[in-house]
Amino acid sequence: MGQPAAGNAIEIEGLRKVYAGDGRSPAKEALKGLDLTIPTGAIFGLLGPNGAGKSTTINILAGLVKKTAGRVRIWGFDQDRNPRQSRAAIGVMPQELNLDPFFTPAEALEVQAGLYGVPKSDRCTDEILDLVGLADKAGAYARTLSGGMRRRLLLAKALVHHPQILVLDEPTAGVDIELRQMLWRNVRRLNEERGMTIILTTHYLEEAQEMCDEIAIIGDGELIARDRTENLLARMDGKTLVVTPETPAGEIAVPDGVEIAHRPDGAIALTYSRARISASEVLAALAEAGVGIRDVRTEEPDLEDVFVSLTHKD
Ligand SMILES: Nc1ncnc2c1ncn2[C@@H]1O[C@H](COP(=O)(O)OP(=O)(O)OP(=O)(O)O)[C@@H](O)[C@H]1O
Repeated sequence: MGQPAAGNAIEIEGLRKVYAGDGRSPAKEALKGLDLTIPTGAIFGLLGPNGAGKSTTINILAGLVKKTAGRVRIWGFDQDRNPRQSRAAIGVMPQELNLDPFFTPAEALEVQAGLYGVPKSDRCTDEILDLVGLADKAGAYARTLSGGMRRRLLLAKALVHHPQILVLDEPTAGVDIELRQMLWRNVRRLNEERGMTIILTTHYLEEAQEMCDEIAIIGDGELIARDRTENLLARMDGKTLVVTPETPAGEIAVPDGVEIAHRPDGAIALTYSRARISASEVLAALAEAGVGIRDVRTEEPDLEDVFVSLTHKD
């Protein structure tokens, strides 16, 4: 399959999902008309606080949850009109470790390939197991695999039908650093070498900042922000100068718009808006107060600051 016409791997328009209520809980509108496009070839982060609707969105893309209204196009195929093609274009690594304990990794991949109708000649079980570092476990029962190995097997399963789009739902939650780095190396390779579009959700904002070219932040079923990662970071105009004084500093009068905080290690943190005040004005205020400066460094805002400012407006 070539590129989708619009250059977008995913196009979501007016997506709504209402989970029906039951005797105990009322109906819940988890998505309130979400519009979102994800460009082909991106590593795209879908972020949001708990309950924002990330899993619902991903599960609709994966065909696991039925949408209430709206339109979803996957690789140019309308999910309702071309269900088979749209399903074939996407592979999903789920959050839960739902593996059959009696299959070996090699068998699990063969079964998955069968479910997707991949002809025997197009199957590359060994190559995929090698890619995720499970070649030496090809014949071991899934129940004997460690948690990390099971996650890698889930990634392998998502790849058997050669999808153009790979979706990773919280792939590194509760995973040690070594495995996390391995997963990311593999994902980067799939993106760079095969041009695979990657969509991921994560609670680790540092990870999203490092991995994702573009990010959408959703909150309460609606899109709050969507931009290239560097543009999102640039929205935070705040900057912090951290000054280590020669001798412990007392009261310091700072210009309007500068927030001052004394850190436990004796450093003074001065946060200000770059648009309103310059670093030299901030430092001049310290000189005026007779504070000698032993060391000074800056702290840039990170995705965490952007996330907090966008999702905690109220
Ligand atoms: N099967 C369901 N039945 C009823 N309500 C549901 C169901 N699944 C999710 N919800 C509700 O829909 C809302 C969105 O949930 P969703 O799991 O999509 O959020 P999320 O952004 O993935 O959250 P998290 O970060 O906690 O995984 C929540 O209020 C949740 O309680």
